[in-house]
Amino acid sequence: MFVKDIGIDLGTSNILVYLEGSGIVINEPSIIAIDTKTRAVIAVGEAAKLMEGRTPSNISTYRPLKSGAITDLDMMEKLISALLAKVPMIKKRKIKRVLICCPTNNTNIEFKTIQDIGAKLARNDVIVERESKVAAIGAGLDISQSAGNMMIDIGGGTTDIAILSLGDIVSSVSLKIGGTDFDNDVLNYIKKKRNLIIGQQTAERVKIEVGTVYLGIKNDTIKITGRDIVSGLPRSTEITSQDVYMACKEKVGYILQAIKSVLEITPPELSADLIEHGIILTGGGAYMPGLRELLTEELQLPIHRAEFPLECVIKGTELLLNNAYIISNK
Ligand SMILES: Nc1ncnc2c1ncn2[C@@H]1O[C@H](COP(=O)(O)OP(=O)(O)OP(=O)(O)O)[C@@H](O)[C@H]1O
Repeated sequence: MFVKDIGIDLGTSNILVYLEGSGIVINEPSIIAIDTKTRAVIAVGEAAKLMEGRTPSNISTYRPLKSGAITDLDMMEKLISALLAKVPMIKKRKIKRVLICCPTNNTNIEFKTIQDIGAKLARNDVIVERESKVAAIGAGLDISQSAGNMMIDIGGGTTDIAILSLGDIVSSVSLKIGGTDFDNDVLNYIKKKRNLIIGQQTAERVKIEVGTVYLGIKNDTIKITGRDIVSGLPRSTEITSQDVYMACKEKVGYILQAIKSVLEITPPELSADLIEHGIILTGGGAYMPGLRELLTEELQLPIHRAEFPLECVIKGTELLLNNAYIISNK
């Protein structure tokens, strides 16, 4: 009988699945395309992302997670089922344990929703663990020691900031701000300053290709095409790194404030450890050019980026399930 453990990183932007003995078996965007009449699933993940913003009236695309929380449970369950079906080795109810990660300050209702999703997949245990702890483990931090470690996970819909020691979170904050908010800010900035409407995916491409959160670190330009607000016709324009900096400045400021607020409530002994250990950045937002420079300047602490920021959470589920750390909330 097939009985294995799986880990799921249920991210606002990407869903990753770890299968015991096989490693990462799914790494796809958290998007589903549905037939609007029959409600049948047309595409999920990468294939659904290609359809986003380009669908005829009989197809709709959904992102069932917003700011780290499940906003459409039916679509979420359909998306998970369809993604897991891509791995023939994973058979529902033949999974022994499932470990699912949630944002650090999830409400009880959000926590329970995730637990219910897990209960439909696994025969035995469903473990729901906080993302910042799992990401820290996946980034290679030894959080079991009596020493302070700080991690910042900037995902698609949330930013989780936490100080960890002796195997758990000592102080933390989870902001409902992530990469998708930066995309929206870029989109709105271009609409306002250039009278041009662009799609969500173009905005993300602009952010990734020319974006910076620290002036002077990057001076690139990208040509994009959208719809002119006035004429309604297609039009192209050039967007610079400075434009993206201006668009994202306010949200970056909120993240910075939140980091400082966590540092302010950290016990002094652990604060002292941070001078030696520094802060580790995980999540896709860790790739934002200038982030390390900005945080170094503002916090006067060493800032490190994890080797594979987008895979820290899923790697952490593997380490937790393999008993590298005690699982706390069975
Ligand atoms: N090179 C890059 N530069 C800037 N941002 C990037 C880069 N690569 C990915 N991102 C952003 O990272 C975000 C996705 O990160 P990640 O997969 O860690 O989030 P998630 O786990 O799905 O979300 P959450 O944890 O908030 O639920 C997206 O907003 C994406 O645009």
